[in-house]
Amino acid sequence: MGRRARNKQGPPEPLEPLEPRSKPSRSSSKKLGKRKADDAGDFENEASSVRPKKKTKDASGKAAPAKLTVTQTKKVVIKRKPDSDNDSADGWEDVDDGSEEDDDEIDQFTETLDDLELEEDDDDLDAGPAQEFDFGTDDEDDEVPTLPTRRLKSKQMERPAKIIPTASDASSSDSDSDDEDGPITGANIEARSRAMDKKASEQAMLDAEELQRAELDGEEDDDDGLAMEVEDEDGQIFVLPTTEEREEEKKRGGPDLLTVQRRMRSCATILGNFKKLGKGRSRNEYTEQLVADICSYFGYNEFLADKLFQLFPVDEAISFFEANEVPRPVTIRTNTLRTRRRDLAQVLVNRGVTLEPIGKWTNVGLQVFESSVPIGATPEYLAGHYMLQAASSFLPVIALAPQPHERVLDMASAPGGKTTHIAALLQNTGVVFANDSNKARTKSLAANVHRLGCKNVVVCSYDGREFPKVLGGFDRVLLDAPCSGTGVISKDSSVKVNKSIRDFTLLSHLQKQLILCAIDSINPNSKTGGFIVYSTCSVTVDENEAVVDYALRKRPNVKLVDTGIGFGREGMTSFRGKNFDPSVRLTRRFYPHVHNMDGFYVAKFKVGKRTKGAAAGQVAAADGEAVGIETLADGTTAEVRFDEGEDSKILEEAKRRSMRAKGLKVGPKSKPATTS
Ligand SMILES: C[S@@+](CC[C@H](N)C(=O)[O-])C[C@H]1O[C@@H](n2cnc3c(N)ncnc32)[C@H](O)[C@@H]1O
Repeated sequence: MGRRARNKQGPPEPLEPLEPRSKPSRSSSKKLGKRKADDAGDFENEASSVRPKKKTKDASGKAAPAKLTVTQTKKVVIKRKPDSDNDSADGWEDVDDGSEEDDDEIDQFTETLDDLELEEDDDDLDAGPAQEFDFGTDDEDDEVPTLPTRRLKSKQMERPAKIIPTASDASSSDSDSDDEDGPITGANIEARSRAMDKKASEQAMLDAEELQRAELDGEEDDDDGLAMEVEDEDGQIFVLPTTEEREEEKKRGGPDLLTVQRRMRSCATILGNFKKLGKGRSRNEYTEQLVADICSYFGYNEFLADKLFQLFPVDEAISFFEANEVPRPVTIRTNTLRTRRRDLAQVLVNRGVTLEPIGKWTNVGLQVFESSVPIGATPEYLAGHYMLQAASSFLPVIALAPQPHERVLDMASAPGGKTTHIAALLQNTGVVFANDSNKARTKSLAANVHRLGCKNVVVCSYDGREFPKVLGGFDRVLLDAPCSGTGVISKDSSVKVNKSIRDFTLLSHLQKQLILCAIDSINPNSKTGGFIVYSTCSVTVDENEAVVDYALRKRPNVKLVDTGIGFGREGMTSFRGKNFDPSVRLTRRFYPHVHNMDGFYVAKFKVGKRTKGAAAGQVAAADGEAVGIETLADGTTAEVRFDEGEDSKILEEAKRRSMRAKGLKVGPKSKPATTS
């Protein structure tokens, strides 16, 4: 921290997973050689491009909040420890659990989905180069001295792992040191990438050793009763304001930005090493202050800031909030029904577009660095040679891996980024039912289907919860679920303030209903498939792992399988006192601050034959039907039933809305059934 935003922006980061912050990133440390039109021919095998050096303002012309680097800038004074602190060492367990309800209690749900703002993943990104803030250089006057020998780092903090996107990265060792100081070219980029990966892993080992040493030192310090205090930039010992002082501060119109910055840094440093630095005040008090400051600094409502904060160790949480202030790179997906990536790249390079392949994990993606033409209006775009599509949007389709001639359902598909990708992987064979409950949105879906030349797509508009009653027997189902959009805050900052606890309750309920319907729409006897992929562009656990875990419990005939994506963080198997099925670790999380792509979640299930009580061919989601046996916490067993009875109010409301959307007359609401 200590760096002011200068409102100047550098080039976008590459979509290779990001380096941990203390290491030079591949993109920032290396300048790639300029790509010439005539060498685009070998595009599939080599990558070279210019990263634009131009510094521009962001779209709004406003400065993003300055970068907070919490691990390196605190001055620490060693002092005799006055009192032993009451709080335990770092750990999620200490954070107040608040009033979060148990999501499994889907039965008690009473609200409607009427006014819920869902994240509608538009895929149509703004054209033009992506931009990123440069947070200044070391000569800033508010820089504070670096901690000389020891990192103030929470034990919770797991370094964002260096992710190796393909096996070839890990296995081949040829010419790793190839041409290390020369320019990166298409010919040497793979070797250079491997060399950098090797360096990164060596660095990670050194860091781990250093951390271990620091922890050992810490234990020794404990023995001699020493405690540390955190000093402010001006040499003042940081003291957490009292509730009264905070109230006073609020009355005066809130603290200035610099005070908030400094306080965030101090609180994060203390929380990162609470045992030594948390003096006299509880962990909760520091957390409360930090979350309040995150709200005012980054502009979140308190509920969401707290919810997102809980997902990460303290200093990683700040990296996440910072990453949400930076636009993600502009990416396009080659439509292989119309062209090849190398041909598309060549044509676009000829038009003045600077681009390179996204990464080894996709053979159809291109990252656009700079363009002298609007990327959403080139003749190639209009002719359907590519889709403007966020890199994270490729992931669920990669996981789905549809095979030619299959019958696929895309349950929530508008505007069709993933549908058209599926159609291309099917090579225009088989059939994709592209469904979306929002009829208006199916127009852009149909337009994209036509533009991209997909001949195997049927567009329909049902509430996803009507499947498989309307149609079933699919080889694969993609449920790219409606969600809160906490992974795409950099695209839609309104999420920061317009989400409440009610939204998350409604959404996770809807997601749980949809996932059961998606599972029940699969033909368990499919010879080639029998898979469903569940994805969201949200990072919250209640929209992701909790939904997947619910599906595992309610549908004993499904199991999680590897997504096949090859990178991404493991799904969480426990969170704030809730334990999920251990297989949930097979699911994958993607983060803006780690992978430089939108926050995203992907889970893949294999659907087996239905158990007794939910025989094949039956509509497994019928009201009150037993679909399996569940072991309860007390060891007893109970029949698992679909909760349609409980959900009738929601289903009725959804049907009424869908009728209204179709221009049909809607009768009066039915009265709730009375119990005698
Ligand atoms: C994340 S977006 C889908 C993006 C799309 N898969 C793509 O790649 O372009 C979620 C979609 O779910 C739709 N939706 C919301 N509720 C639904 C429901 N009950 N059934 C089916 N679709 C629904 C929304 O209209 C929205 O288009």
